[in-house]
Amino acid sequence: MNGNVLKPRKIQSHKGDYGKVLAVSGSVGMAGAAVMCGRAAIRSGAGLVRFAVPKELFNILQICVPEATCLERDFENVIDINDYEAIALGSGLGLEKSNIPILKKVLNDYKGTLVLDADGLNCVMKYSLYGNLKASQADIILTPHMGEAARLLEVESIDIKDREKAAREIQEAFGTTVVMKGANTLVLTENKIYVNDTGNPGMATGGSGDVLTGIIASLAAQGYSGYEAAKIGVYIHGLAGDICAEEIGQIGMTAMDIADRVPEAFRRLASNSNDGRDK
Ligand SMILES: NC(=O)C1=CN([C@@H]2O[C@H](COP(=O)(O)OP(=O)(O)OC[C@H]3O[C@@H](n4cnc5c(N)ncnc54)[C@H](O)[C@@H]3O)[C@@H](O)[C@H]2O)[C@@H](O)CC1
Ligand SMILES: Nc1ncnc2c1ncn2[C@@H]1O[C@H](COP(=O)(O)OP(=O)(O)O)[C@@H](O)[C@H]1O
Ligand SMILES: [Mg+2]
Repeated sequence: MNGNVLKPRKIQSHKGDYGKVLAVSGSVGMAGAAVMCGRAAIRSGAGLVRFAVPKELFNILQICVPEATCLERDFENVIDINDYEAIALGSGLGLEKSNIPILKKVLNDYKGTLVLDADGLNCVMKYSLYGNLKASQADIILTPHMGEAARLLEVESIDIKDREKAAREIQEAFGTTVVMKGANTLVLTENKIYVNDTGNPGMATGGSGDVLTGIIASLAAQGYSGYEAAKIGVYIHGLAGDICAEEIGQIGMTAMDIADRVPEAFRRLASNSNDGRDK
C-alpha cells in the first residue's frame, strides 16, 4: 500500500476536523472489548471517541481509556447517533434481547459510516434484523471472522477454500462492504476486492478484532469512505501486529500491544519506506 492513501493532517486544524467515533461496544463482563475498540480508535487519529455503554462500565472505561468520554447507551434521551461521523457497533455487546432496539435504532436512523462487528453481526441474525440491515442508509462495513461469516450465511461452517466466495455472498446479500478476517484478510465491495498482506498468527488473540473495528471506525470518522477505511484499516492493523512481532514476538502479543503500535504503523505507511511494501 502506498503512503499517499493517507490524508495529511493540516497545520491549521483542531479535534473537530478529525471526526467523532461512537463506540457502542462492551457489556458487563466484556468491558475489555470496548477498551480495545476505543483505544484503537484514539490511536488511529479520530478527534474524539465516546463510548455508549451501560453505566456499570463508566469507571473501568474512564480508567482504561481516559481520553474517551462515556454516555449511557440511551439513543432516545441521551445520545443523538447522527452527531457521530462513525459508529463502531457490536464488539463485546452480548446477545441479550435488550440489544434489539439499539440495533434497530442504528440500522433504521443512522446515516454515517457503521462498522458492524461480533455480537452486532450475531444479533442481526439471532433477531432477524437483516431487513433493517439491507434497508439501512448508512455506509456499512461488516467485519466477520469465519465463524461469524458462517452465521451470516446460515451455514454450519465455511471451508477455507470457499472463503472468497462466502465473502462475496455476504457482500451481495447485504449490499455492504465486507471484511472477511483471518490470514490475508479480504475486503470486498461491489466489483472490488482487496487482499491484505500484513499481519501474522500472533494476532490470533482475544480482542484483536475489536482493535480492528476501532481502527476502521476511526478512519471513517476522519472522512475516508467505508471501503477505503476498511482497506487502510486492515493494512494498518496487520502492520501494527507485524511491529509487535518484531518487538515482542508472535507468541504473547496482546490486543492492547497491537493497538499501541498503530501510530507507528501509520508512520511507516506515511513514510512508505520502512514497511518494505510498495503496492
Ligand atoms: N476482552 C473482551 O471483552 C473480549 C470480548 N470479545 C467479544 O466476545 C464476544 C464473542 O466473540 P468470540 O469471537 O469470542 O466468540 P464467537 O462466538 O464468535 O466464537 C466462538 C466460536 O466461533 C467460531 N470461530 C471463532 N473464530 C473463528 C474463526 N476465525 N474461524 C472459524 N470459526 C471461528 C469457533 O467455533 C468458536 O468456538 C464478541 O462480542 C466479542 O467482541 C472478544 O472480542 C474477545 C475479547
Ligand atoms: N493467522 C492470522 N494471520 C493474520 N491475522 C490474523 C490471524 N489470525 C487472526 N488474525 C487477525 O486477528 C483478528 C481477530 O479478530 P476476531 O476473530 O474478531 O478476534 P476477537 O473477537 O477476539 O477480537 C482479525 O483481524 C484477524 O484478521
Ligand atoms: Mg471478534
